[in-house]
Order: sequence, then C-alpha cells, then structure tokens
Amino acid sequence: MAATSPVSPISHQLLSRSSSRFWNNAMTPRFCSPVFSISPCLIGVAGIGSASQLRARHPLISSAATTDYLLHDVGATVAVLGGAYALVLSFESLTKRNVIPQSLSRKLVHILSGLLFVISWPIFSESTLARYFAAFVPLVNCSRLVINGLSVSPDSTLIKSVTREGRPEELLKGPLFYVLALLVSVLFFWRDSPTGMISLAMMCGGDGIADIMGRKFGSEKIPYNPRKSWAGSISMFIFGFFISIGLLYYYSSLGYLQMKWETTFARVAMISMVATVVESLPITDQLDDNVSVPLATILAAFVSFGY
Ligand SMILES: C/C(=C\COP(=O)(O)O)CCC[C@H](C)CCC[C@H](C)CCCC(C)C
Ligand SMILES: Nc1ccn([C@@H]2O[C@H](COP(=O)(O)OP(=O)(O)O)[C@@H](O)[C@H]2O)c(=O)n1
Repeated sequence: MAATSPVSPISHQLLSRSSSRFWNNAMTPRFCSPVFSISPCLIGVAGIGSASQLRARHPLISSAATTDYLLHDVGATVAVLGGAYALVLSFESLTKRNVIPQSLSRKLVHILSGLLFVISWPIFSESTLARYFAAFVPLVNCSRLVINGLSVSPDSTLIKSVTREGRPEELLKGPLFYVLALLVSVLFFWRDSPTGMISLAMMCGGDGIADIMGRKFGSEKIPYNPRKSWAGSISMFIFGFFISIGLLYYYSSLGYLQMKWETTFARVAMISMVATVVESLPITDQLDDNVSVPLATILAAFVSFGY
C-alpha cells in the first residue's frame, strides 16, 4: 500500500514493521504521530535497513524507540485505569438515581469491565513489556478490592456497584477472583493467543448474561442444579460463543491472530459448551464461578488451540 504521506516509502514499510501494529492499521500512517511512531520515522529517515539493524547501529534510535514505547504504554495504562474507574462510577450513579436496579448494575459491570479490558489491549504498544503495563490495570483493581474488602478505607462507590448485599467482605470473593482472571489472561495469554480472550468472553460475557437471562426467564430449572436454569445456561452458551468469535475476529483483523476459520467455529462451540456445563454444576459454594469458568475455558481452549 503506497504511503500517502510525507513519510518516505521506506519509513512506511518500517512503520508497518516496527511501530505499534494497532496504530499502523488504525491510522494508516499519514503522518508520524508525535507519540506513537516517531522512532520508525527516525529510522526511515536514517535510511535503508531493518529496524532492528538500524537500532543496533544507532543507540540513539534504540533509546528513542524505547522511550517511544514507554510513553505509549504509560499513556495506555493511565487511559485504561481511568476507564475502569469511570465505568464503576457511572453504574453507581445510575443505581443511585434508580435508573437501573443494583443487581442489573452489578451484572453490567461484570459483563463490560472484562470485555472492554480485552478490547483495549491493542492500544498498548508492540513492546514485549506492553502486557505488563496492561497487567498493571487488574493489579491496581485487585489492590482496590482487597483494601476495600478488608475495610481499610471503604470506597462506597465500589462496594455499592460490585457487591450483592453491600457488605465490603463480598469484594474478596467473586469480584477479586474476576479481576485475578483478567490478570492471568494478560500475563499468560495476552493478545496473540485465543485462550485468554475466550476465557474472558465466557466469564464476563457468557456468565454475566446467564445471570440476567436466568433471573428473568429461568423458570425451567436444571435437574442436577435447581439454582441454575436452562434459560441461563443456553444464554451463556450462545452469548459466550458469539462474543468469543467476535473477539477472535477483532484480533485477527488487527493482525494479532491467524485463525483457521473452517475449524475455529467448531472449536469455540466445544469450548463454550465445556464452560457452560461447568458453570451449571452445583459447585458454586465450593468454587466460585469466576474461578471454575475461566479455568475450565482455559483448559479446553489450550487443548483445542494449543496456545
Ligand atoms: C461485578 C464484578 C464481579 C463480580 O462477579 P460475580 O460475583 O457477579 O460473579 C466485576 C468487578 C469489576 C472490577 C471492580 C473492576 C475491573 C476493571 C478492569 C480490571 C479493567 C476495566 C477497563 C475497561 C477499559 C473498563
Ligand atoms: N446458568 C444459570 C446461571 C445463573 N442463573 C440465575 O442467575 C442467578 C445468579 O447466578 P450465579 O449464582 O451464577 O451468579 P454469579 O455467581 O455469576 O454472580 C441464579 O441464582 C439464577 O437465578 C440461571 O438461572 N442459570
């Protein structure tokens, strides 16, 4: 694709190699963004050679690239942390103004937090350290949940938005396991593996929808677990499947994944079925859904996709 910018063709080629893939795809380099891509421009202007060869010959460029990535990832971390805080605050406000009931508010926070977090991963840089910056977001929220769960300094907004009965110690169960699942997905799977994103699609999207649909339409209970219903489980399977496929398509379109779609649909359907069956089991008192569902999904996805 010819560069339509003052950036030379060489820079354009190097942009697509060395700069953040997301910004390159999303912004079709019409200019060298002063924050996100200055180093490839420097490299391009410096002349012929691969980005890594040029960095090796020009320590200044290497440090410029490192600084570029560092600024990029710090900015992305601050933005996503702000998004997390704003999400909880928004739903707490909607609940306080009786726009939506607290139980629905909590479930929407359950569904949206994790899915928006997965969707935000491409805004981090291509650096090998980017996942650790992304992991800082669930890490901060883990700390927030523990501090509030132990009532060290209770944050009423968080407690109202995230607990069932408004008791701080509730934060140390479902919500904490939920955020730990986000942390595991970033650290061990990230955006170049289907496993982590499918586990979050099932825990956040599938399990979250199961609660909403099950409470509303769940008159027919599951024989082996009267606390769960066919409506809830069928909803979890369907929504979990389509949200998983949506995330895989999103990351494939950005170039992070290369899926063999002729087999991917069947694999994801099998994984969604495993997660749905595990979620329906009468084990919630022994093992929280936010542990059993992601664990079962990770196991099934890793066996099915191999990475
Ligand atoms: C309500 C939550 C879990 C309860 O699960 P369950 O008991 O109903 O099964 C979700 C708790 C969310 C947490 C307080 C905030 C997590 C934020 C996340 C790490 C980053 C989101 C960023 C994005 C851009 C909004
Ligand atoms: N498969 C499911 C899951 C939940 N539900 C409904 O949603 C409520 C909450 O489900 P849950 O105990 O799994 O809630 P979380 O642990 O996901 O927060 C249940 O008490 C059911 O009324 C359902 O009917 N069928």
